[in-house]
Amino acid sequence: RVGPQTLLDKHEAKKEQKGKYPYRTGAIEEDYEVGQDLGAGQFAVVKRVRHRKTGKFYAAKYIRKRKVKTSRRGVPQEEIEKEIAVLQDLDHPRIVKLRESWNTANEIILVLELVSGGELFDYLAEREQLTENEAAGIIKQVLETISYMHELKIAHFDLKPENVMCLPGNVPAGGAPKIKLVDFGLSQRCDLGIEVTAMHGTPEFVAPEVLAFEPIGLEADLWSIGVITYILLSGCSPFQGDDKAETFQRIAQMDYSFDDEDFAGVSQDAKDFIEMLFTRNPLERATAKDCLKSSWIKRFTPEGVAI
Ligand SMILES: COc1cc(-c2ccc3ncc(-c4cccc([C@@H](O)NCCN(C)C)c4)n3n2)ccc1O
Repeated sequence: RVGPQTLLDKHEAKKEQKGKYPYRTGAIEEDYEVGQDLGAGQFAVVKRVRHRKTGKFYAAKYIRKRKVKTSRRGVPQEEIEKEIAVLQDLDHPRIVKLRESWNTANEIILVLELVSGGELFDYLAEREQLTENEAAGIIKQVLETISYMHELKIAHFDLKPENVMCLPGNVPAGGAPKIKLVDFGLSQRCDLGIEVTAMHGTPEFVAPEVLAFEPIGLEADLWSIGVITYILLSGCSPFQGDDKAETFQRIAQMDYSFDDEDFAGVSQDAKDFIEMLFTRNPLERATAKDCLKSSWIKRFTPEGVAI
């Protein structure tokens, strides 16, 4: 094809050059001092580690390998390598960089760029809810990152406040912290024609097409961004029920509202933005690029709003 190389063309060209991913072997302790646990999931724990030669700190994600196909413990190696492949392919300031991976007897260890400002989940917990400018500043960064990923036809598929990490440092009053996305364990390429149906994700944040076992694509990320925006502005989760079944039912029925008390003082622009994302038909749902042009996002001022 003649003409300027698109981001996708460059991405495809880079992929051609890449061989099989080279693991480090031996004991990670040879190269790194292993420090405190930063967080843990079902089959993984993230620890802070310090590179002995340079003194630099990193986040090491220890993922337990599934040894036997029929076992329910651990993660199959090919699934872990999907996350490695996605992390290798992505190059963006708001996405954590993969430095290297180690293959040991029981685990695969991803050594990743450390993000030490904590999860957005905790940032929000300390503030109950955010001003519209703070929320728009965060969502704008998520949209810019997802817009980049979607140009490469890669979906995150597990967007939630726990997977948005904040960088340390002062935040201008009324502004927003700088963020980076983490946890690409469910990420998938979504080229046209590839049916991605079975998916897990986190109940509160999954799109209705996931629950209906319809083919899912990049649009599912935009639904999740709608849920995150609703939570940042109100402190409440739009579809959360007493249990998973009730949550799923509320999503399938699009059963949500803008409660007057929870949304007191929240602009119509903000509600219109959320409604653009809570669109049942994925093909009619706003894309990341549509959202970046919305008046609610364009209103954001980095230096915060004069109080
Ligand atoms: C947990 O999975 C990943 C974490 C990371 C990552 C990268 C840099 C980094 N700096 C700090 C942290 C960090 C700090 C506290 C908790 C966690 C993590 O356990 N919780 C976030 C995701 N969670 C919902 C599993 C991660 N991380 N986590 C990257 C890819 C992953 O698949």
